[in-house]
Amino acid sequence: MSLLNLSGLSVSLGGAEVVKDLALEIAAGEFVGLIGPNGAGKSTLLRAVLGSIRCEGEISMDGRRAADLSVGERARRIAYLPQDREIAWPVAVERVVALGRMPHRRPGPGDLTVADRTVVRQAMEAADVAHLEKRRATDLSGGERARVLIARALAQCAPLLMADEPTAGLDPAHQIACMRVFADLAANGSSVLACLHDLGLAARWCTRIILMARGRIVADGAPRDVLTADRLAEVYGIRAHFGEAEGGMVIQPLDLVEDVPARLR
Ligand SMILES: Nc1ncnc2c1ncn2[C@@H]1O[C@H](COP(=O)(O)OP(=O)(O)OP(=O)(O)O)[C@@H](O)[C@H]1O
Repeated sequence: MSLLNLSGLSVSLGGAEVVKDLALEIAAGEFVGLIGPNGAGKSTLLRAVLGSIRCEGEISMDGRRAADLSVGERARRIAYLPQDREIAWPVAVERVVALGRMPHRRPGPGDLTVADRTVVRQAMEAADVAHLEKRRATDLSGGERARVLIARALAQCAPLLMADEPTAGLDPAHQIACMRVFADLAANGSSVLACLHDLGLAARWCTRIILMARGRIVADGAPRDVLTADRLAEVYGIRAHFGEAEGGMVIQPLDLVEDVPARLR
């Protein structure tokens, strides 16, 4: 069963088509890294799926047309971690994370159920923010805030998590921990679609890589098949070191290629 199915998806912003006739299917159990240069259209694609910007084409979630789903039904199917890490309200971390339970709760006032509290605690532990639970979210460092928002997205317990640059601003240990949490979600039957700029993390942890450039998908497949020297030169204008370690692929960008494509200069 596919959790997300897109066909003929196009988005125009400011008079330019920034996502162009895109087709994509994500099945349960996939950890998909969405990569591509700045401005390729990755965030726009996620926001179109969320319904926060207008688009053309068909979007279905869990076999249902997105247009037929209420906001709550969408939020129970897809959790979203935005690229913007601002937290507007000076409230305790545990309250921010508990917002992830909103799509599962009945309207009106009322305390979290015991089950909700358990999920919130597990999400805080997974994102390593349980020790910050009483701190005001607005007082945290950038990386700590990022982890609080990861916890909020995890607490939503949606079958598909879309995360926009989830590892940005995290230290190396928390970057790896984040990728490990997402890989575990996928191993347990959920799916993750994460925009990533760190090719090394993407190569090592994702089960599938989708490479976007100029609003289109230019490659889609296993990391080893997508992340080739020729593609990195063509799409990013870089050369990289490729290696193997601990049974996985290693990619370290080294330098710009000598003939940097004109659009990158
Ligand atoms: N509101 C807007 N009005 C006009 N153009 C926009 C708007 N929002 C985004 N764009 C343009 O759409 C294109 C795609 O942007 P998008 O944010 O999807 O790229 P991205 O692949 O996520 O990039 P990054 O890696 O830098 O986050 C960019 O050229 C951007 O300038």
